[in-house]
Amino acid sequence: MTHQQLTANIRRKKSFLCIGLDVDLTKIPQHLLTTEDPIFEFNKAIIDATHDLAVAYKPNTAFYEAYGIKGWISLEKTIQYLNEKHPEIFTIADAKRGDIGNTSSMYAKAFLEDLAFDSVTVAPYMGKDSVEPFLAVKDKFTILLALTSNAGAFDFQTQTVDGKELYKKVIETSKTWKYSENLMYVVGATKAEYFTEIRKIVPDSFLLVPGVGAQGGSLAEVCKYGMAENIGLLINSSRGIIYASQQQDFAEKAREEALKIQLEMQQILFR
Ligand SMILES: O=C(O)c1cc(=O)[nH]c(=O)n1[C@@H]1O[C@H](COP(=O)(O)O)[C@@H](O)[C@H]1O
Repeated sequence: MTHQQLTANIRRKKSFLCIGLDVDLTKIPQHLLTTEDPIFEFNKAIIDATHDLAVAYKPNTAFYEAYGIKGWISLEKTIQYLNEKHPEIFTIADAKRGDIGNTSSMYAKAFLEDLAFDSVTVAPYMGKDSVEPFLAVKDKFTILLALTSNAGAFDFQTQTVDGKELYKKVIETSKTWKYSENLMYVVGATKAEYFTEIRKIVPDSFLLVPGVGAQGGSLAEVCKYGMAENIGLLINSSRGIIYASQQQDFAEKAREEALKIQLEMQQILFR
């Protein structure tokens, strides 16, 4: 998928919502636990109920790896289901990888080629040679952690190094890497006031913005400071949507939550 196609999907669906599939077996409805693959059944129901309201889905791989081989199979079935039923939907493997070059190449193969996600989240800390193997995969995106939504972001990311905040250095430096056109960046919704500065460095890169919903970030504030000509935003909510109800009506309630966000997005897009 290209940037242009992603923006076209956003305009068509009047939504830049990304739904996070962070499935915790202790939080899903009891009746699903007796099925052969409760995680996949849960995801399938959520996707079926919300796919017209979202342009992207983001399974966080921790929630699958935690359940061993069974979890990995559920992840595989989920991405296959999305790719077969909704090929226009942008998929993100939220794996936050990054290692020495030859190891990163294997992570890139795992998530972008074998599992066939459109993108993967990557930590920038090990630098250029740890990220370029992801960037080298054609027609895929690498979503680099720039300024994260958690409190610990202030430990390193906002610290000044040689007169500049580290998150700005990360974004600026990453622009010099080979195939940097395949980059997107993670910026937390809880840090809305930073978007103006970030847009000065990357005026039209896509930003994956987690932190609305359960973490309390404001959609309106993020859009005010972070929206670009091409929209350039994918706003993620995981728990706020998928655990709206833990009863039989969970998919219906998830749709209601997704719809609230989509309607707010529609208003912002057409005001
Ligand atoms: O890379 C991410 O997606 C991410 C980066 C970040 O800075 N903060 C953050 O919350 N996330 C992820 O986004 C999702 C947020 O989930 P909720 O807080 O339940 O909406 C989780 O999968 C987090 O791992």
